[in-house]
Amino acid sequence: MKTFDDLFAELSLKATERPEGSGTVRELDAGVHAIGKKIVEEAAEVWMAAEYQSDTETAEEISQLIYHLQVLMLAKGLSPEDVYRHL
Ligand SMILES: N=c1c2ncn([C@@H]3O[C@H](COP(=O)(O)OP(=O)(O)OP(=O)(O)O)[C@@H](O)[C@H]3O)c2ncn1[C@@H]1O[C@H](COP(=O)(O)O)[C@@H](O)[C@H]1O
Repeated sequence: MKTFDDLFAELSLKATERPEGSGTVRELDAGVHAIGKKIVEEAAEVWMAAEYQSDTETAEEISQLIYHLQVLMLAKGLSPEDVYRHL
C-alpha cells in the first residue's frame, strides 16, 4: 500500500524525469493557478462524498485531494518536511 511519502517520492521522480503521458507532468506544466483550481474542485468532491456517498468513495476522493496537494507542493518546491513542521 502506498503512503503519503511513497507518493511524494514517486511524483518527485516524475517531475524530474518527465516521462511521456504523465498526468503529473501535465499538471505541473499547467501551473499553480490550474493546480489550485483542481484542489478546490477535489476538496468540494471530498465534502460531497462525505455528506452523500459511501466511506469508500469518500476515502477515494480524499486520496485524490492528497495527490493534487502533493502536485502543488512540487510546483512550489515544498517538501513533506516543510508541511510536517506545522502539524
Ligand atoms: N494518485 C493519483 C491521482 N489521484 C488523482 N489523480 C488525477 O486527478 C484526476 C481526478 O479525478 P476526477 O475523477 O476528479 O477527474 P476528472 O475531473 O474526471 O479528471 P480530469 O478531467 O481533471 O483529469 C484523475 O483523473 C487523475 O488525473 C491522480 N493522478 C495520479 N495519481 C498517482 O500518481 C502517480 C503518477 O501518475 P502519473 O504522473 O500520471 O504517471 C501514479 O502512482 C498515480 O496512481
